[in-house]
Amino acid sequence: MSSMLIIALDFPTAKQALEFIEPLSPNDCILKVGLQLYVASGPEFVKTLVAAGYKVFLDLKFHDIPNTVAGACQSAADLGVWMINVHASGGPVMLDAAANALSTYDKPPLLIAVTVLTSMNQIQLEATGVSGEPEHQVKRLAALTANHGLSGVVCSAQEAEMLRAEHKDEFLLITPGIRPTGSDQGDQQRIMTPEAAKAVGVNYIVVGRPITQAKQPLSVIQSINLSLK
Ligand SMILES: O=C(O)c1cc(=O)[nH]c(=O)n1[C@@H]1O[C@H](COP(=O)(O)O)[C@@H](O)[C@H]1O
Repeated sequence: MSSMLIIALDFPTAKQALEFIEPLSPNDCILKVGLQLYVASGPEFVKTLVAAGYKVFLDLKFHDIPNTVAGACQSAADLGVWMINVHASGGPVMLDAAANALSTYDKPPLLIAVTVLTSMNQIQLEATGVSGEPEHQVKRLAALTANHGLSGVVCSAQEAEMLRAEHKDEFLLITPGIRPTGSDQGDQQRIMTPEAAKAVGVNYIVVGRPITQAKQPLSVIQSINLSLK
């Protein structure tokens, strides 16, 4: 089975990201390119990772009018990436536009939708006008995502058990906010360990700083991969 581990390459330059992945191989992990690295190094860097044989999750969290998101999804698909994402709160018309934009591709990337960012707690969510616990909003946005034919959602592992019970097995649960025991929580609010996330049925975990800022990243990767077996 290929790795469930997605490493967030949140580095300021392509050079630093390439140095980091130098000892790795595509069997060890999937690589996520997010806003920081993409803004710094652009599509060419993404193509380099794809050409090196990595599955790449291009995490640009599109959230715009339907026409703009559709075009952005096509530009992302043209890079040959494995997975892309949009914000589910962009609404039903935007989700349809994103899904339809990929329908002409022979091998489209997986399209998933972000529900409630794992850095949000109830107080922060209420400040945006959404009352109640984050899990209620996650549940609503996951249902919207599934009803519009996307492949899955980004949520926290704390909501995985609830979503697993409500959605088909094929509906992917991708969970950032993963913190191995003893690692810094940082700005993440809804967190879980890799072992616990696997136990509640997530498909992929996303881990950034606990690996990229570790003194010995390789041994952290190995121990996370072992705990996911
Ligand atoms: O879409 C994402 O990947 C994402 C969604 C979310 O709700 N929370 C979240 O942390 N992420 C991303 O997952 C990564 C988590 O990184 P660390 O907190 O360093 O492990 C970052 O690259 C975030 O941009």
